[in-house]
Amino acid sequence: MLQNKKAVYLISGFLGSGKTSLLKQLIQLHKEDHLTPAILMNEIGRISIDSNEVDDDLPLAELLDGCICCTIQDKLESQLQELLFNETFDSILIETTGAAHPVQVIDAVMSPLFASEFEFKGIITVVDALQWTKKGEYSPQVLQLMREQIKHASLILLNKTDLVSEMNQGMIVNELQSINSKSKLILTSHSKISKQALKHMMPVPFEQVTKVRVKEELSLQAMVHTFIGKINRNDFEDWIQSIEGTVYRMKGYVPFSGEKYPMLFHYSYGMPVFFPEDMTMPKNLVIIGEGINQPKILEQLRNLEK
Ligand SMILES: Nc1nc2c(ncn2[C@@H]2O[C@H](COP(=O)(O)OP(=O)(O)OP(=O)(O)O)[C@@H](O)[C@H]2O)c(=O)[nH]1
Repeated sequence: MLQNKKAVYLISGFLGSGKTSLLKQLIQLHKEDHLTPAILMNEIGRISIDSNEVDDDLPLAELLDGCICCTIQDKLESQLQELLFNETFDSILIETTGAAHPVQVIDAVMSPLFASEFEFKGIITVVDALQWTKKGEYSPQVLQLMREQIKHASLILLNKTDLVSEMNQGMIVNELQSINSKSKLILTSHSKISKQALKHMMPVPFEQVTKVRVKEELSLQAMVHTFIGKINRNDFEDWIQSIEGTVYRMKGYVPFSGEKYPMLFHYSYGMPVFFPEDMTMPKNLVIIGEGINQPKILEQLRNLEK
């Protein structure tokens, strides 16, 4: 079950920064290694993508009419599931619209339905160097989104370096590193990266404890727990209240005593919600948060199963 996990790369970055250019590069790098990537594109208002950009022979799913965010997370989940059922591929390259918040996309990718199928490699954020020099013209909301995209990256591409002076490049690098000092940062033109650059994105095991980024001190964490035994619902609800740190999101299927099938469980903004299921679902619970003690949470959940 552990082998043949599909690597998932998420391409983020503001509108026009060079994400599609990067997607093409990544496809090329995969092909050189005789690997088949599946492509998941999410475009606002684009009916279909140029066939030159993604070859016809690659598995492709498109999410049109909106951005990958809370409103269409379910759709993204079903697209991923469809790809898994119907296509043969080695990895998934997800290009989000420039208006997507990366955490919400991770949230959809970290579905308990396929937690054991994927290895989330991380977010590659493309920053348009010229755009960055003019960032004073953007609204605070757009600036905030750009900062979020940079903050959560495992790899940052400072792209379009051909359009700004070396002095400006140096200044931008400093600014980006002050937002995210842990990520590897490379300067690119037309999003050209090497295989080597990808290797700096540390693989993230997805079956037990998953971190969206690698080091302990990095803020955003995601983990998966797989239930073996049944648990008491009151105990579980008490446990939710007791979790240390900030939990942004939990979702999964929880096997409660007295219930025939695991219940669908969603938690966001402090609100737990349960939905009965009428069939057996994978008993995975995904937790995404900041400053959470993952080994402790796993131990607590395991104890609840006794
Ligand atoms: N001069 C220059 N142009 C670039 C570079 N990278 C991309 N471009 C151009 O910038 C435009 C946008 O590039 P894309 O790769 O489509 O960017 P994107 O982020 O996918 O764009 P959206 O899908 O609209 O968000 C295209 O016309 C590219 O040819 C670069 O490094 N230098």
